[in-house]
Amino acid sequence: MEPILSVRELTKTFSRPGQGKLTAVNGVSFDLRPGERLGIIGESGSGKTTVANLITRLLDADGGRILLDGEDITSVTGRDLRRVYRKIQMVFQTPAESFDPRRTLGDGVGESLRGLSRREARQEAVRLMERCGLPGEFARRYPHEVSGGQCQRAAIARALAMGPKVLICDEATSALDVTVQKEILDLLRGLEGDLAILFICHDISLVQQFCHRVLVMHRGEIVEQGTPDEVICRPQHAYTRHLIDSVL
Ligand SMILES: Nc1ncnc2c1ncn2[C@@H]1O[C@H](COP(=O)(O)OP(=O)(O)OP(=O)(O)O)[C@@H](O)[C@H]1O
Repeated sequence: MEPILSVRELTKTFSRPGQGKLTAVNGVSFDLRPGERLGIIGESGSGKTTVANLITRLLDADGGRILLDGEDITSVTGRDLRRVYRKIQMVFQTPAESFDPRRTLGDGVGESLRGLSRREARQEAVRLMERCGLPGEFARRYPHEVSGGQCQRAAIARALAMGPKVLICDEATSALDVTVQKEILDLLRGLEGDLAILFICHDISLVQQFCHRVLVMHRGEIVEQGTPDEVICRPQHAYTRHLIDSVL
């Protein structure tokens, strides 16, 4: 199957006042296939979030290429970028911050739906929220009136509103307690269709349970990749062994 997302030799260097330059992402290449759940692990500062921000064009790459569904999106901006966001969506660690506190969750979930009347958008938001395991009446609640896990479900519903092909979850379960983490992973696992998920997570056991394949990042580079069994149970690279030993 053709990859839905291909990243080739991606590079990003930051200039830090008084500290010189830092190459946060250095020659990163990987493919993500439809329906695949690909994990990225690595210690804090290894470059995981920078990779996500480059793919979603929140940051400009210094080098390399990003192909989404066959289209080179490495430098897209403006209207083209809005089109890209129909195919690629992100879910973050703290969902409450990404909702407007003065608007209901239903309004937040429905805000990106185009070509629908207000009533239709509200009905669609309710449908999406129910699909993500929330009672429809939650559409009338405000972000501060729901738990962290419920807010994350609403954030996933909002991401799904665009009918994306790729979902990037950056520490999307990290702020949740263990039971709720499992529920959110079950929700993501149960999403029908060919949605591909890039799952950035510092919790190696969650990655092992959830992902089909894992990339290990160290100082901006991918040092190892394979199935969770290969990478987590039989790590080849000394850094991966160190990373896994440090959490077990
Ligand atoms: N805008 C920026 N300006 C300067 N340096 C940055 C910037 N964004 C990230 N960095 C640096 O780039 C490196 C990689 O950061 P990044 O957030 O990608 O790591 P990470 O693996 O996601 O870490 P964490 O797990 O803590 O989120 C870090 O050293 C970070 O300090």
